[in-house]
Amino acid sequence: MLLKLLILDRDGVINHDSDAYIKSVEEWLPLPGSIEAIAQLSKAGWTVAVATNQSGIARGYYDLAVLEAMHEHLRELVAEQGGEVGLIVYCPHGPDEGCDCRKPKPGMLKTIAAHYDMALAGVWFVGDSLGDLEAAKAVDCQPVLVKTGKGEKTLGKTLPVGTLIFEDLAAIAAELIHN
Ligand SMILES: O=P(O)(O)OC[C@@H](O)[C@H]1O[C@@H](OP(=O)(O)O)[C@@H](O)[C@@H](O)[C@@H]1O
Ligand SMILES: [Mg+2]
Ligand SMILES: [Zn+2]
Repeated sequence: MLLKLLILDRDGVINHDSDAYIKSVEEWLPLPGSIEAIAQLSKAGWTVAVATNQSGIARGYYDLAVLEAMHEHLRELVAEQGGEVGLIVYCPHGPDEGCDCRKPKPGMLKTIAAHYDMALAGVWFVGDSLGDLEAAKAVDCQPVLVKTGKGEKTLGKTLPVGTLIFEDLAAIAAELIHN
């Protein structure tokens, strides 16, 4: 069954990011319009999944219970708007652990595709960092850059060929729902 699947990076796409990491539910603040965008997409029949690097776990800045609380909070906010969030996959490892899931490796995207029994070709993966776009490219997803979070900085780098660029998640929702 062909699912309308959209995969999102978390920090800098759904919520504000920080160079000091997002270390608590209190620090986890939605970007303007992002919760509404996810709810509108969900209500329009899209399955919205999340693939997020969380090396702050390996670095000891916060633990899995806090990370899960952030994601429960996200789910509650979207549910209040009548939508729902699909599978959230995270990489808890540090950059030097050689795992298969840390972006720019595509392991989390593959996990999401397997969960939904979907091919990844052409599925939009929305991120703010170059590693997000490279992960997308590695599995033939459509790389999509938003200018929120680290997006403006990423714009100055060499992007994968064919990368789509949007202001923010709200603009992406408008594009996908109305076209
Ligand atoms: O954007 P997503 O994937 O949802 O999450 C990014 C976060 O895990 C953190 O990733 C870190 O990169 P390092 O993991 O230290 O290289 C830094 O960029 C932090 O500013 C950022 O909050
Ligand atoms: Mg990010
Ligand atoms: Zn990992």
